Amino acid sequence: MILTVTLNTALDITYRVPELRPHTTHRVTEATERPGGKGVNVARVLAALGHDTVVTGFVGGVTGVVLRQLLAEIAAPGDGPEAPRGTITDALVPIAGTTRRTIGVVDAATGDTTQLNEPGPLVTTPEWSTFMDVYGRLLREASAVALCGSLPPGVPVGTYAQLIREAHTAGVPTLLDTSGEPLRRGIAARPDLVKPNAEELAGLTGSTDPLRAARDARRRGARAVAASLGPDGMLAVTAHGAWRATPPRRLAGNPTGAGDAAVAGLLSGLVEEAPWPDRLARSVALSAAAVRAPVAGEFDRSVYDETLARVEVTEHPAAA
Ligand SMILES: O=P(O)(O)OC[C@@]1(O)O[C@H](CO)[C@@H](O)[C@@H]1O
Repeated sequence: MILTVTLNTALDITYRVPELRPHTTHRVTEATERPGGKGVNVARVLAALGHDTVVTGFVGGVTGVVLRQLLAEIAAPGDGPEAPRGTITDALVPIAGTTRRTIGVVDAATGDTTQLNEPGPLVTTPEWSTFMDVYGRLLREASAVALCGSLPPGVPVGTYAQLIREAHTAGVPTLLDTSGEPLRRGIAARPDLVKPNAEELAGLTGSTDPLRAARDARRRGARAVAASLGPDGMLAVTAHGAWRATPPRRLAGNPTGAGDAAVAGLLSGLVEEAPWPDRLARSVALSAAAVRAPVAGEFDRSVYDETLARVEVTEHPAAA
């Protein structure tokens, strides 16, 4: 199975409004609730692709109950075209605090999304110890682990580095998708792959040139870097070469969750030991297909198939 870790899970609420205008009252025309946090979205996309997944991290309070119920509904085998083909197993660790909500407000006039993410619950030392026991046990069954999203209060910034080291000891490849100081510290622990976006990469390295920044991130410890460049696709720099994948066209829609779909594509390629150009093509196509889906964690399968057939992958001439 593929393990996804979401230490700061979230109940994702998406509101659609006719037009978002600060300092005014809005009538919401559509509201959705989904189990969220980046690793939860990654697991949902992986399961849709046919991979068995296990979701861990922390969950608590009323929002936590709702999150788990919604996750169980999604994970339950159905027979419709949207039913997951792989399993999603809930191995979340209960805590006394309350799972956060994240609010995405979609402006129907422009299609733009404004995101409001709560900080998340405080995690106590005994809760952290319980998590580490669960994590160690799950690693024994995992073919890869994805470490995703922000850290909740009380969890030290060096935590991802610790989780990467544990995974190395267990012989499990790691993918890190976070930002800021947790990303910087995590990279120093030599994850197999990091998936920053261009902004996160620039924040880490000080360079706005993605190729230069990705190479810098490898020098800092990441074994491979796959940088998402939004509608322009993805750039990967590995020990074996550098590639750029470009989608056939820019798609308008909700970008929330597109990065998570990209992570799912990279992970599926990793466990299948697919060549890098295939991994990137898959990742870019899933990302585009997620933009066309209304909520994070879902993707439009016909956009995926159509984009996958037409993604252009070119090898970068210079050595990695
Ligand atoms: O606050 P974080 O952990 O960085 O991101 C959380 C989040 O915004 O990311 C996902 C989309 O990528 C949403 O499901 C989720 O709520």
